Amino acid sequence: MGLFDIFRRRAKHPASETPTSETVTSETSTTSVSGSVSATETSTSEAQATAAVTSATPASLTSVASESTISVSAASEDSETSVSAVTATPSLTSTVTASATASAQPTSVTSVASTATSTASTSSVSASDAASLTTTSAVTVSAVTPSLASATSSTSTASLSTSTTPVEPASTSDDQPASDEQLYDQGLAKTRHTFGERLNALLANFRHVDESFFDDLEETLIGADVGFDMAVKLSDELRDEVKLQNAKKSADVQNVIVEKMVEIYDQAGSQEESNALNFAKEGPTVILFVGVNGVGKTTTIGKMANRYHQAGKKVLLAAADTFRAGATEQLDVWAKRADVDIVTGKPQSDPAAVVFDAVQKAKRDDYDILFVDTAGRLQNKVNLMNELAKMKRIITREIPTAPHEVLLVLDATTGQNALTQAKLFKESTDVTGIVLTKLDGTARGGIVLAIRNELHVPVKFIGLGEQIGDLRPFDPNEFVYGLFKGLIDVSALDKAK
Ligand SMILES: Nc1nc2c(ncn2[C@@H]2O[C@H](COP(=O)(O)OP(=O)(O)OP(=O)(O)O)[C@@H](O)[C@H]2O)c(=O)[nH]1
Repeated sequence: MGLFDIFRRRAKHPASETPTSETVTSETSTTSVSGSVSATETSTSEAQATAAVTSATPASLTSVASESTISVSAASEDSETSVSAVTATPSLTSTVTASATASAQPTSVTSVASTATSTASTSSVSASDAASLTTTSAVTVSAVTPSLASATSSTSTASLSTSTTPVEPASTSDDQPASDEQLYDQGLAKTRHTFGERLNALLANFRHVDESFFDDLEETLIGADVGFDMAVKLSDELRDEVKLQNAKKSADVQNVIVEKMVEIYDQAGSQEESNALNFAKEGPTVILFVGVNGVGKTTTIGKMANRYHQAGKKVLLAAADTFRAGATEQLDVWAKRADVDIVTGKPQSDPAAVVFDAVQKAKRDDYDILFVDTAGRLQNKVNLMNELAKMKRIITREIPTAPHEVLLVLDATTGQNALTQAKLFKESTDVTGIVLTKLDGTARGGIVLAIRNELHVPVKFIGLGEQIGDLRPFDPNEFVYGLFKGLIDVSALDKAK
């Protein structure tokens, strides 16, 4: 199924339609909460549970955390690390379960595996499209021309209008738990809005398609962080298309611009690529998080820990950033929030020793997943990379198939810098996937297109907020839809076929 099908499908299912599979889906959701979610698939009932935690105020989370009992055991003398088991109060657990069960909705079941999403996505239209209709009007480059060949001057006039409707708020955590679609929708609003505005401005400046139109288009695309290569490729392909269809007016090409972007995006991902996490066939799965300071590694680990803990996995964290003051404490807070165990070391101690102890504990105590937080000092690249290599060596020595993933965390708000960082890390370590954080706080979501087009490393998760539930497996269809909906005219798409 092509990416455009998601546009067509959503267009065919108006907001008022109620899915028929309500009862069945709800039951599935509830069952999943009780712990039957498989390693590579995540039902959104889990996400609902996650979001239920999120909806607790920070104050209540903190108070629960402070009520938690921390039992320290097995201090390892030679490595100066200590292991603490964190047990959250039963009240948090029971609240989560109750909320998750109560709020399980037909709209919420989504599988990480993209092939399995179609039914759930279809059924989720009704709940979230009511909200998304507003979004659409906020960013729509109004009245897209039906096709290249049949544009009229009235449609081109309409397409020059620029909307000034404010972008909807990015945070969802205080409201009802958000479905994947809602979270994507809200998280990408800034990018969509900015991109829509830029496209409008471009179309307003040029009534005719000529060379300077293409120059400006390239600049617009680069400004939207889709990456230089992609911008050039896109305008080249568009030039050909425009010649082919003998299009003269700039407004005629709007749909084609978006169509081409989606096509190029699709092609770039056509290699063997999986967004799902690689799990160990047996024994603990070890996932190493790398990335420079402040990109959101610790927060992401906290969110992931919560996600998999909610899915019934036994999760352990390793605080291997022993250098930055406060890093261990920060991860410890997330461990308490997510109700998982953590292995920590003394400040300035050898991070590899923490990793060693954590792997030992993961094996000995039958943990399903070990998430390893690492330091991110970019200014000291050689040392950092040596340190990462040492950690990896230790992990592989203890578990030959590990680490099962090396996830590079990138901050989407840094735009092209994120791409540069990704290239650096990719050169020095085997990055297996990317977590792109802070997409909610940026208009630079186009960076996903650049990463895909230039690095060919799959984006596996995206961060769409600061709360514990604001992490989602990356779904290219949801992403592209969230980015371009309102900018593409579905009826024109069908006519063009
Ligand atoms: N809006 C938003 N903020 C985020 C997201 N992920 C992380 N943050 C924020 O980014 C800031 C830095 O996050 P950290 O998790 O401390 O980053 P880090 O990479 O662990 O940083 P170091 O420990 O210094 O290496 C925090 O204020 C987080 O709340 C996200 O998806 N959206």
